[in-house]
Amino acid sequence: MSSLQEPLGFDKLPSMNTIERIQRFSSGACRPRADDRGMGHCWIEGRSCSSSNSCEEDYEYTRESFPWKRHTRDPCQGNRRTTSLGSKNMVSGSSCDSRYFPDHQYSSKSNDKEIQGIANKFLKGIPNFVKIVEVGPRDGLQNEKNIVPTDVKVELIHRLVSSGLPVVEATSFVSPKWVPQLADARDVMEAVHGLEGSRLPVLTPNLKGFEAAVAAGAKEVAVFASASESFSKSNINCSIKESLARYRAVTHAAKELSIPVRGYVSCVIGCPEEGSISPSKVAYVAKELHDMGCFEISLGDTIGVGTPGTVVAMLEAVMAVVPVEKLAIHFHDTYGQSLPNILVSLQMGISVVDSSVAGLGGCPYAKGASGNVATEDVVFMLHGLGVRTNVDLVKLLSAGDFICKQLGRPSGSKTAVALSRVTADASKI
Ligand SMILES: CC(C)(COP(=O)([O-])OP(=O)([O-])OC[C@H]1O[C@@H](n2cnc3c(N)ncnc32)[C@H](O)[C@@H]1OP(=O)([O-])[O-])[C@@H](O)C(=O)NCCC(=O)NCCSC(=O)C[C@@](C)(O)CC(=O)[O-]
Repeated sequence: MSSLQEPLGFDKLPSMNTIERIQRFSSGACRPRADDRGMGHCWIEGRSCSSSNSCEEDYEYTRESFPWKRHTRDPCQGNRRTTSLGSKNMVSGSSCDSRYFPDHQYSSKSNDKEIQGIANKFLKGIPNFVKIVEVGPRDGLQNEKNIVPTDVKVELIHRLVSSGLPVVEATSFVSPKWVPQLADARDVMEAVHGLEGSRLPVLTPNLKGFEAAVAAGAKEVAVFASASESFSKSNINCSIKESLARYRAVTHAAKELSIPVRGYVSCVIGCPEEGSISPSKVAYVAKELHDMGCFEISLGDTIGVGTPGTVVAMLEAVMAVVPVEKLAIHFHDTYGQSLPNILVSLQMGISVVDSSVAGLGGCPYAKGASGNVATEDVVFMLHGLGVRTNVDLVKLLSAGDFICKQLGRPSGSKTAVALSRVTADASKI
């Protein structure tokens, strides 16, 4: 097994506290380090921070962007050393390094270019900044059987906001007969609407819900249509056409009050009753929502059956009728496909990703669907790619830990589980 294939076991990790560990393995990956500044150029095409409004600090794609490659065993030296990809101070001069790229010598400048070429090929198009829309308090909790106390929901929202998430979907103003868990929408909204730092949209299925949301202090709402007739019926008790008429009334009323409306399309890949959904149906509903004034359209793989293959086809169809900068993606992780689906969506130019802390969630009207992709896992991947999110992973983990303890279940986030094991392991050292 080469050192690149060799997993970095917990037993090999140096002792460090959780924060140091997280900074080393994830969020720190985004920060330029003093000794990396000499690079002088951003070698991922299209990633120059100076040309991007969304990048607040200079960022260069450095070895820190590949945290798992930082420590490799050097067969020549017989001990661990640090390698650096793409940096001028890259380890050089050893023919042993050719193991990384068997056909070439590692020491020459041409190898620098070669690595740049590889990175350009695979990471081209990925944005500098991704807006994460946290849906845990709404999508995450709506399917919980036991009623979560209102103060727990409020505390969760506080914690998520303080982690730096730019958007935290707070609750739904839907019929309490349909979703009893969110019957306290008004109380939740009244408790959090003054919170600063994040936008706090709420779901509204009709004018009644919209008016109640505004009365409770909501400053942003979301409407939710479906690309599947059957799911529309079972989820909101009307046809797609009827739902679009309702949402036109909501967007019209919202416009009068200057309230932004987000639009969801659910079942963008498959429906629990109809099976595969054609990309053209998704494109149709997305365009309708866009045309009625929704500022952003979130494409929901409600039952999590999408793979990069089907996601690309669906996005191509939607991107032909709605500008890519207006699109968001929303994956449930039923088949464990969310992260590759997100990656391929980013490569296609999407820069808004929905996710749920601790992977909570599931739709009451989509049997068998699991929770959304975990926010912690999305943040870990994005920071590993050098994509900024503004999210403090330590605080996010703490929010996930809080809600999992309240619900009495383990986290659905692999990152949270892995880092908690590492921490427990480190404490024994
Ligand atoms: C749309 C309705 C209301 C139609 O439900 P309905 O039964 O057809 O509505 P209705 O107009 O006949 O009214 C029935 C009762 O509900 C009340 N009602 C009516 N509207 C409201 C309201 N806004 N808030 C509170 N109460 C309301 C209304 O006042 C009446 O009360 P009653 O007279 O019997 O006492 C119902 O089907 C509903 O609430 N559905 C929501 C279901 C839901 O929230 N599903 C989960 C959403 S997740 C999702 O869609 C996917 C997404 C977004 O996450 C993306 C993805 O994952 O892919």
